[in-house]
Amino acid sequence: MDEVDLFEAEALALRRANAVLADAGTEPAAHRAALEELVQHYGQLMRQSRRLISRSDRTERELNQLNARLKQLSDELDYKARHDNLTGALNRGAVFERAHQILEKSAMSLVVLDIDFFKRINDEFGHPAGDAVIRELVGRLRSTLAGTGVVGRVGGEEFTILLAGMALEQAVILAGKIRQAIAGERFQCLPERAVTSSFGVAWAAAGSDFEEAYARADQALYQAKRGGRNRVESEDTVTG
Ligand SMILES: Nc1nc2c(ncn2[C@@H]2O[C@H](COP(=O)(O)OP(=O)(O)OP(=O)(O)O)[C@@H](O)[C@H]2O)c(=O)[nH]1
Repeated sequence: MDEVDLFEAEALALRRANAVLADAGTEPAAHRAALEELVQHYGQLMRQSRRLISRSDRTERELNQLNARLKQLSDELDYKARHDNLTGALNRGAVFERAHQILEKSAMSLVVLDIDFFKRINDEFGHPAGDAVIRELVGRLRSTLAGTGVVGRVGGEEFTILLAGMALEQAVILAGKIRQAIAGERFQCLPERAVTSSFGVAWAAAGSDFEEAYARADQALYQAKRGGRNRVESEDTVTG
C-alpha cells in the first residue's frame, strides 16, 4: 500500500521554491510568488503544530486523570476485598492473614467474641435492628481498645481481636472490659433489651500455628456460652 505523505503540499511548494532559486534567470515576480507560497505553507504548518501540541497536552491530562481514577478504584476494590462492609472491620480472610503476619514476628493473644442469643434480637426486632446492634457493638469494641489490637468480623455475629505481643492474663482483663462495655449500658440502637456477648481468649507463641490458637479460643468461647453467656473464659480455664 502506498504511504500517504501528510506534507505533500508543503513538499511541492518547497520543490517549486528550490527550482526558482536554482534558475538564475527567473523573474523577480516568480521569486516573489514562490516566497509567498512558502510563507503561506509555513504559517499553516505552525497553526497545525500548535493545534497538535495543545491536543496532545489535553490527552496527557486526560490520561493522568484516568490513571488517578484507576488507582483510586483499585484501592477501593482492595479495601472492599479486605473489609466487612457493615462495620468496616477486617473480614475473616484479612484477619487470618494479619494474624499470620503478626505470628511471624511476635507472640500474641487473641479474643473471640460472639453476641449472645443474637437470633432472638433478629427475630424480635428485625434484621435491620440486628445489623445496627452489630455496628454499635464494633464501635464499642473500637473505643474500648483505643487503638490496641486489630478487630475482625469473622462470622455473622462473631468477632476476633488480635493483640500482638500481649500476654494471656492481660488479654483476659481486656476482654472483661469489652464485655462490660457491651453489657454495662443499653445500646442506643436497641434500648428495649440488654445486649451481651461471650468471650474466649487464647495465646499463641511467635512462629506457632494461628489456626490451633483460634481453635483453643473458640473452645474457650464455647465454654463461656455453656457456662451461662455474658462471660469471659480463657484457654487456661477450659475444662474440656
Ligand atoms: N442482622 C443480622 N443477623 C445476622 C447476620 N449474620 C448472621 N446473623 C444472624 O445471627 C444469628 C446467629 O444465631 P445463632 O448462631 O443461632 O446464635 P445465637 O442466637 O447468637 O445464640 P448463641 O450464639 O448460642 O448465644 C442467626 O439468626 C443469623 O441469621 C448479619 O449480618 N445481620
